Amino acid sequence: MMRPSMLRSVQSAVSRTSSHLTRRGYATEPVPERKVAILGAAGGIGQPLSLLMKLNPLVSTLSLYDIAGTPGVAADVSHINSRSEVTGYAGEEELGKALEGADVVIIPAGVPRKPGMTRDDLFNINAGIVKSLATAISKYCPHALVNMISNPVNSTVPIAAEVFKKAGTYDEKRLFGVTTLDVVRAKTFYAGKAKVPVAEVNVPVVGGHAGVTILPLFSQATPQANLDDDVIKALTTRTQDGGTEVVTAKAGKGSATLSMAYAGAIFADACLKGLNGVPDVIECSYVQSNLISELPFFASKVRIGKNGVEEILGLGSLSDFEQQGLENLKAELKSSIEKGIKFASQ
Ligand SMILES: NC(=O)C1=CN([C@@H]2O[C@H](COP(=O)(O)OP(=O)(O)OC[C@H]3O[C@@H](n4cnc5c(N)ncnc54)[C@H](O)[C@@H]3O)[C@@H](O)[C@H]2O)C=CC1
Ligand SMILES: O=C([O-])CC(=O)C(=O)O
Repeated sequence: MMRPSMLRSVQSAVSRTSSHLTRRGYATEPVPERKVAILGAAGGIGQPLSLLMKLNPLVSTLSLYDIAGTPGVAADVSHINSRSEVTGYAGEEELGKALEGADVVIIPAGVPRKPGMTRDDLFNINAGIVKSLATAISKYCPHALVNMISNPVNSTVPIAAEVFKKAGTYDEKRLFGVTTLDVVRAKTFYAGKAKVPVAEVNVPVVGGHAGVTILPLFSQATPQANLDDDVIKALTTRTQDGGTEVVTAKAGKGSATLSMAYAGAIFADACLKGLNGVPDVIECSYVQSNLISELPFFASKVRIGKNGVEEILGLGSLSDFEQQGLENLKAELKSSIEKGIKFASQ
């Protein structure tokens, strides 16, 4: 059995993982009731993400939805002696109940890649899944903060935006593409090369979430290190190909699930903190943005507050290499955005 002291240390490990997280909002202040729904909760990401959200003391109700298998996951996770009440919902007829009253909805529903596929190859299946889930969100919890994990994120976020617009519920501040795994990878890879403690590392990652559209800004990484240009180039490529590295290593058994669950838990925790009024909650996310005029959606640092995105932070100064990377990503990102909008408008 997990002793209370051990549970506390797992919880504090979750809370320590992001630099803005402090002890505020945990023990010393009244913690508001918050319902978090996970759609795709029985999947490879969904299960460990359900576990991590069960460990998050900011959650009072944890709603686990999937087309099948969620009663078992919910029964299992519900035995953990942490704050939230857990309920599993299976099948479309239970989706409304799963979503009603949700403050944050996390979506890791849909198929993952196999070796040789791009994220865009998932579009044909996942676009329809995201469209139907977004339709239900607009009906049952239109004010929730939506954390989109399902790939291709560059297109699924625009799809959800279009669905919400059609339903008359769109609030651009409440829709987030989860790109936290790119930041997690960039931090890990940078710490290894720069020989600095990984817990102290910060690296913004901007653009989108596929191949060259993932643009880590190592020139802004802290703690600073004087890495050679070829090392920066290799770090950039490894971050851009991080998903493929895992897909290849899993050899047909899916893509990143455990590191993604960790990243998804960090991002959802940031949303809960923002909703609860914790100041200076800043994460990178793919959101509706006017930073780059021809790209209506773009990932950058955003400040998250009581209404969702409170501020989109500027890109800061880019190295020549990063400036070139920014130019190189525009065409692909633009076409992925347009593909999503076109699909949802039909
Ligand atoms: N944003 C990111 O950084 C990352 C995104 N992903 C993406 O996350 C998605 C999920 O990946 P995995 O968990 O590995 O896949 P998985 O196949 O293990 O799990 C997906 C789950 O979604 C469920 N599902 C399918 N249709 C559904 C529907 N209509 N409603 C609710 N649930 C439904 C399935 O039953 C399954 O349990 C994939 O699209 C993958 O590409 C994966 C890693 C990182
Ligand atoms: O690569 C994939 O297909 C899954 C993903 O988005 C990632 O791991 O970054």
